[in-house]
Amino acid sequence: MAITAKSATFVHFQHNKPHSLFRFDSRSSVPFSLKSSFSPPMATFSVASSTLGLSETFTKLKREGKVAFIPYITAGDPDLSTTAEALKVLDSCGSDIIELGVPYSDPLADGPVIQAAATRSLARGTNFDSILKMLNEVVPKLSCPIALFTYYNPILKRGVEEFMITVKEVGVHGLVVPDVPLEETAILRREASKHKIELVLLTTPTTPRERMKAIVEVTEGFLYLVSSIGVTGARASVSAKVQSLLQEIKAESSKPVAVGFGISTPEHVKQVAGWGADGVIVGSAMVKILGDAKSPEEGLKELEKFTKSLKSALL
Ligand SMILES: O=P(O)(O)OC[C@@H](O)[C@@H](O)c1c[nH]c2ccccc12
Repeated sequence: MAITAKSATFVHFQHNKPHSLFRFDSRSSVPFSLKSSFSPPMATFSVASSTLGLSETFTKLKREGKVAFIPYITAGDPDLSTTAEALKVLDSCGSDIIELGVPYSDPLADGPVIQAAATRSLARGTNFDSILKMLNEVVPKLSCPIALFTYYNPILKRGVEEFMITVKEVGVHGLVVPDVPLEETAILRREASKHKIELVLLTTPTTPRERMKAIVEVTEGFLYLVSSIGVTGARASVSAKVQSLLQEIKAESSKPVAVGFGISTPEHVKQVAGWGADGVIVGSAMVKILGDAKSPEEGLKELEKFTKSLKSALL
């Protein structure tokens, strides 16, 4: 595999310095051909979706005393038609929000499972336009909102305003950009709010309190609390520090907080919900199922079973 975990060496978060959430070692050795390609828009798309947005979804769930179940999958792995079916499966199994990852050639906040998924997807020729085309067809069939997940560079390459207009047109509600430094979110936030896209920001276990407060202040939709430092990937357990972090954040803001990183079993889901999270995010464990399956059909069947097992931990 072109990228190794070694090349994604995160260092702990830069305290009080204008840095991305993660500082990356840029020695990734991705062959140029796998660089994600963002070509100019090929087609215009229909109207946005009629589902609730991210914050509306959390408001509704809070009224019902429920916690949001938020899966993540990588678009185009194993292929976009399977992604379209997977979105429908995740939606029908009771997902409250779905994070859809735009494959990128330098996913340095990702562990080997999601890195491999991005590499496979890019190798199949997935690009931003083909993802948009798929979403344009699928979003109207979903009852839960989509939060697009992308690194900062693809947005910059496309142009921030153009990016926001296009994702809104296909009915995307939210956007998660893990490597945008807080100091550089102004333009993203301006364009996102102009086009009614909820820009979700992230904090981590080592984000200084003042910085956490500033991030919570401006995040839209929800706050993404990264449960542990390092890269994405299923872990044997979820750090107990999450409980106190949730309390700290909730002392500062009433905005919903969803927790991600490492969550991969019904026990993890129940535990994080029990600690007071408003949402639970599961990515690598979902991506692994689709990536390991012998066929798309088998992957979708396993995904349905796994999703139901995690969702049942919240009922
Ligand atoms: O894969 P995990 O450990 O279940 O964590 C969720 C994560 O996959 C998803 O939210 C995500 C995918 N890529 C990321 C990069 C940074 C932060 C979060 C993410």
